Amino acid sequence: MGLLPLDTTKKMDRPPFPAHSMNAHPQPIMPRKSTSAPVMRGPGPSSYSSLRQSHVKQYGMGSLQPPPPAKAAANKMRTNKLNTAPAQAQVDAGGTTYFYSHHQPPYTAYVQDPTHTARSRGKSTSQPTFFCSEGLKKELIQRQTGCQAVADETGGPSEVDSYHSLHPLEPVAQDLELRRLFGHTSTCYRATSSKDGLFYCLRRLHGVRLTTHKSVQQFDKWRKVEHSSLVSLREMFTTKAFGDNSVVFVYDYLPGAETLDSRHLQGGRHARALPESLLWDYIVQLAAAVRAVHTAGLALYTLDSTKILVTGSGSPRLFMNCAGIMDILTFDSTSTPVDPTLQQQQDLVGIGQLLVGVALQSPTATQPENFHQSLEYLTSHFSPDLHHIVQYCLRSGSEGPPHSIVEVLSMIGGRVYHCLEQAQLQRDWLEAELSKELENGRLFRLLAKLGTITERPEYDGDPQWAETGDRYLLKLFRDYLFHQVQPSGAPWVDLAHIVQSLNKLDSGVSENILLHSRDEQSVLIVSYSDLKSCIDQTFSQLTAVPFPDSNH
Ligand SMILES: Nc1ncnc2c1ncn2[C@@H]1O[C@H](COP(=O)(O)OP(=O)(O)OP(=O)(O)O)[C@@H](O)[C@H]1O
Repeated sequence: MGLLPLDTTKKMDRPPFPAHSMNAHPQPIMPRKSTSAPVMRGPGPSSYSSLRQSHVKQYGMGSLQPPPPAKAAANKMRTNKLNTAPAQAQVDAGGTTYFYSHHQPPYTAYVQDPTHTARSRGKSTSQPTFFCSEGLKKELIQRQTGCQAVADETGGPSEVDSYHSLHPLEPVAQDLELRRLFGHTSTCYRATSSKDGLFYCLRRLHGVRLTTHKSVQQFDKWRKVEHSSLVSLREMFTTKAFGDNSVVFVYDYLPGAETLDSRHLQGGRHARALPESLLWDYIVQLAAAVRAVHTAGLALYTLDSTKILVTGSGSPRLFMNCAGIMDILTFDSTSTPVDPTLQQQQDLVGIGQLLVGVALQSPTATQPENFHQSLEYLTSHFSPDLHHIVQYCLRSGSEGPPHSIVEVLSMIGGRVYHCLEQAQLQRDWLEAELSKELENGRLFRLLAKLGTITERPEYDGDPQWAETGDRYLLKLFRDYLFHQVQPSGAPWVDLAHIVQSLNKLDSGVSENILLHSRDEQSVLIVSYSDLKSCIDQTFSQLTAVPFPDSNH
């Protein structure tokens, strides 16, 4: 037959041929078997609509049997679309006819990355693809699997207060003495709320009893503090569900979060100091969260690398964890409340020490015997600005008037704008990546519809349903999509062809393609617009069937 499906050469320059397409060197799509000249044969096993005949006539490629009486309105619509078909060029080469459109039709919703986004990611990553980046995908999948993980052994009840499906976030067998928080043993669980179905992190403090109402007042203050770099405290309750008197603090659950300690200080794998740009990213987030807490007249107490969570790798996000616990416990057990200004000075000292440890990526850097040497290292390997901030924080509470986080923020100065710019670029990039997956979702729905129609064993008692009428056409289209072969008979697999064809189908463009049965007894020229009508109508037919009434 030797006739090529229309518009099959690589004209889809938006996006160009995908880097990870299955076929790196695209060749023209061939029919399943090549024959000498374009011919059109009879209708084969199905009866086709008159529309398809009108297409054949239009292209002067033979005639079909008279069609069955068909939907006049649909025919009209389709014929109109044919009239507006883009101009086509036709080239014969070695017995094969190639058709080209002169214009790039607006059928594809794919757009390139915005220029500023593509350029800011550098040349190596600027190759356009149909799908979002592998790194991002991996990160998101890791977070999802973290949410789906189910523990064999929970080490506790399956339900506590209004939370169920408890899953421990640390090994159950771990020595409880290693899990000390403010002098109490603590255990973390991911749990699902029965009220809203969302995941939360339950932090249980073993063997603690709250004795006065003062703690509730303090909890109310903490509940109101919201910041993008703070893990929000949502609820607090006492329970005997664990077999003792425990207090449970309920925080937002951050999928895939790890502690700053495990990322930068543990494992002995960090031989070198942290890149300064990353350290500034951390400082800006840290200082902003501390400012929100101090402005509310509270103090964090928890500026420790094990109580700060990190998510993401490209532009890591930092979250202050366990906020409020110490404050609430202290308020409950002392008669005279602690002055928050004093504690806020301690928070600043905590920031100074934290920065030294994280900058050197060493758990021993802040030990008293190493601290002087660590500071010297910081001075010689990092900028004076950074050194200045660390010194300012470390001297808090020890000299002159109280130091303040607002002063730290003013020292950070222009670096805040740099971080803001990075965050905006990251946001633009994520939007560009998301828009690719948006397209994939659209195509997935189309494929799902196609899959429910083709090869259906029977419909309404008719075993031939999938093999006749519009369904037969869709079956041929399915072969056109997925089962192309080279002249040698070898599979011709090209993701670009599949994506391009599906996009045209989804938009119902007036462009024509040639479909034929596997035995080549049926050959049809049909437009994507026709195919779209076929798939829409057939799918509506399938979904219109009512579910059986469960009462009967
Ligand atoms: N809100 C949260 N969302 C998601 N994961 C969390 C949350 N809070 C803690 N985790 C995870 O739970 C685990 C235990 O947290 P925890 O604060 O006890 O850290 P830790 O390193 O075990 O500290 P410590 O040494 O004091 O016990 C960590 O892996 C942490 O990433």
